[in-house]
Amino acid sequence: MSIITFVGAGQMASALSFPATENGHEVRLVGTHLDREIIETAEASGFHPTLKRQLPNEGIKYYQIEDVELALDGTNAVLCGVSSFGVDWFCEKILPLIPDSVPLLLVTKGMIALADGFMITYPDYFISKLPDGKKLSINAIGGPCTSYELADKDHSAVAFCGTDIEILRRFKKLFETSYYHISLSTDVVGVECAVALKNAYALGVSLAVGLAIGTDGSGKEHYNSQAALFGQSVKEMKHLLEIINGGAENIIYGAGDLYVTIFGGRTRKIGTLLGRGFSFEKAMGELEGITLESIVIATRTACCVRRLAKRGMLQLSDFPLLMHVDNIINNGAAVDIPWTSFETEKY
Ligand SMILES: NC(=O)C1=CN([C@@H]2O[C@H](COP(=O)(O)OP(=O)(O)OC[C@H]3O[C@@H](n4cnc5c(N)ncnc54)[C@H](OP(=O)(O)O)[C@@H]3O)[C@@H](O)[C@H]2O)C=CC1
Ligand SMILES: O=C(CO)COP(=O)(O)O
Repeated sequence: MSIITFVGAGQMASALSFPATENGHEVRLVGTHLDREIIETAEASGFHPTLKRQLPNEGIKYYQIEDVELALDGTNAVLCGVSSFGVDWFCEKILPLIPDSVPLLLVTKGMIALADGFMITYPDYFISKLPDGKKLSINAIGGPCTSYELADKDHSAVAFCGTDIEILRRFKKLFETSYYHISLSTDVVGVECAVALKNAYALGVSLAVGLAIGTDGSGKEHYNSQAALFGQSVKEMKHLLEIINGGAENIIYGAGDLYVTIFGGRTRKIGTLLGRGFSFEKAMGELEGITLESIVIATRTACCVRRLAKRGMLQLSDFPLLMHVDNIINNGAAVDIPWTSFETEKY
């Protein structure tokens, strides 16, 4: 039996308590300062209010953030459960508390845009934030897996990535079950960027859902247009993966994650409202309180692409869908899918 301390009691970290406890491990679920109610409710009734599922009856101990050091005492591994919005908080408050011998696994998906146009993965960002002299093994989870379906034990296939394959194998042993399938990869840049990119493109594909439903909401969902945008997304993602030197096989995680996010992710909600003609501000207002990481990641990705184009490392015309998504989010553009710019000639 191992002890795994989860810091951040959001939907995804909490869903991972199912495979971990099923494997006989002790999960110490620590809420951030923003998760106070989640911890109170789950401790009292076992019900997770945002995951909307009953958490496992046995094997979980609940902690408020004041008791994080107690929760880290004697732990064998740490899971970081915050979203992109909590990354700096985690780096500042939690990283210094984790003993060097205890490996860390991030559920957080996304990346940081650097001033030179390059992207830095969250594991590398976390490493750059370690206090002087501190060494930690920082790993991450990528791939298609919605939290509530993991909690319902639907088959999910993900990738754990990090630089040390032995540590990844240890993590796999902690979490793998008959329904949670884990591939391992030391291509951190490839896995992490593939799944970060899907955030931007899932929004792009969901525009087609909203366009078909229409402004009054009476239309019927269409699939041709979604499939066309899905194909264009994969093309742009694949091209970006090449530019950042991520392995081509990572498109499997990116495209899988794109699929599940279009059908079951929160990103679909914002893309659909924008496609129906809501202004960006109105759509965000409608979805207040929902974690919408895709907005931040789409903005960062577009920012990197624009900077790389300025340096002559790519052509903006190769990323028409990403540029359109960015223009909708950040420049007030109306939805007007640039269909003809997706057409190609091969001879
Ligand atoms: N949900 C899903 O299906 C999946 C999610 N992921 C990834 O997992 C990560 C977490 O997502 P998910 O669990 O769904 O999100 P939630 O919104 O449910 O949880 C996010 C966690 O981060 C905390 N947080 C947010 N902002 C801050 C902040 N400023 N400072 C400190 N903590 C903060 C949250 O607090 P609060 O309670 O206020 O939100 C909560 O603990 C994301 O990066 C997401 O992409 C990956 C696969 C699937
Ligand atoms: O990453 C996800 C599924 O793999 C969930 O995406 P959302 O953040 O859009 O809910």
